[in-house]
Amino acid sequence: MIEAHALTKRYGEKTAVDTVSFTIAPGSVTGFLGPNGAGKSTTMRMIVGLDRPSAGTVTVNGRPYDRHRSPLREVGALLDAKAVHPGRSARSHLRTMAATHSIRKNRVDEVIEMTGLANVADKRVGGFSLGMGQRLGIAAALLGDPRTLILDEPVNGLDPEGVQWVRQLVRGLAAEGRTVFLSSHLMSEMAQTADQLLVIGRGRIIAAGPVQEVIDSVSGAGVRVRSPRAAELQALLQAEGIAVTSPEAGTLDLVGTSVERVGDLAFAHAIPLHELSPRSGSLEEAYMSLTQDAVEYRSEPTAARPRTTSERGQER
Ligand SMILES: Nc1ncnc2c1ncn2[C@@H]1O[C@H](COP(=O)(O)OP(=O)(O)OP(=O)(O)O)[C@@H](O)[C@H]1O
Repeated sequence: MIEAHALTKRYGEKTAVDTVSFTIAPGSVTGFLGPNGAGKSTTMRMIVGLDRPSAGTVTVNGRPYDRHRSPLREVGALLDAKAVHPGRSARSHLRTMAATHSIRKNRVDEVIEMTGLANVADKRVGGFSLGMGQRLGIAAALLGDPRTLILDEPVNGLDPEGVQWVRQLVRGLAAEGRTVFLSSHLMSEMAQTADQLLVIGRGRIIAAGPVQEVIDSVSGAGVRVRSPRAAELQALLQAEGIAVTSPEAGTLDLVGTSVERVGDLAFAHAIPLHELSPRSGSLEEAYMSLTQDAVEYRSEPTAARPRTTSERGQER
């Protein structure tokens, strides 16, 4: 369990994290989303005592991180996978960590196995690929068999198999009743991995809750309908005040209505339907909409063809 109350971090004039309050519950995976510079890493660093809050508090399993007698057993964190001496082997790095935290030696072999590092455990960390470094960071986070895990971009640099492995790992850890808090910029991955979301923009929480609720709160429950008389149906729906977009000829996407209402309306006017289905927006669509005013580092639009609603819908 992680609990933040009015947590704030200022760097000079800049308020990186601005009076945020949240609870990250055990037994589920909570995804931490936000544009570059939104305050995710700063929040995570404050949770594990690497940054001191300018105001407010944050506790892990009921206490500030540094008040735990054995913090590695309470919280495992992956914050900067590169923060390992390059001349060391993975095994010696983990053994040193274990020794300084009174963790039994054979736990090192367990986490090496768990993270798929057995073949490279005795090689210099300096020669590790980004993905191997990430695995070592995750191994270190798991070393104390902690009740709470904080993982900043754990899938960064991993190949598709590695991404899937992280997903299964964190889902398994949450199923054991642990608290898992992770950030990622990969929306499709987050949609598959997280149960709960915390979305931050310019240092403030802009959405929190179960993944589907966050998506529905933005996009509203939608309906997709296909008809050979789509234009006629579109006019009828719009006359009823229903928002309609047409991703392609013959297909309509509706917001703020139900399949029952659309079906009844079509029936009343004897309009044939070839499809009538509920449609949920994607996490990516919801995220873009939620954070559109909170992006600090915006890229110039490219000349690429904009994706259609149906292409975006397939991503979730
Ligand atoms: N040590 C520091 N000194 C000054 N400003 C900082 C420091 N650390 C972070 N910041 C600023 O605080 C803000 C939040 O940064 P943070 O790294 O927490 O964002 P983030 O959400 O993790 O971003 P990203 O997705 O790019 O990793 C940014 O504007 C950043 O420039």
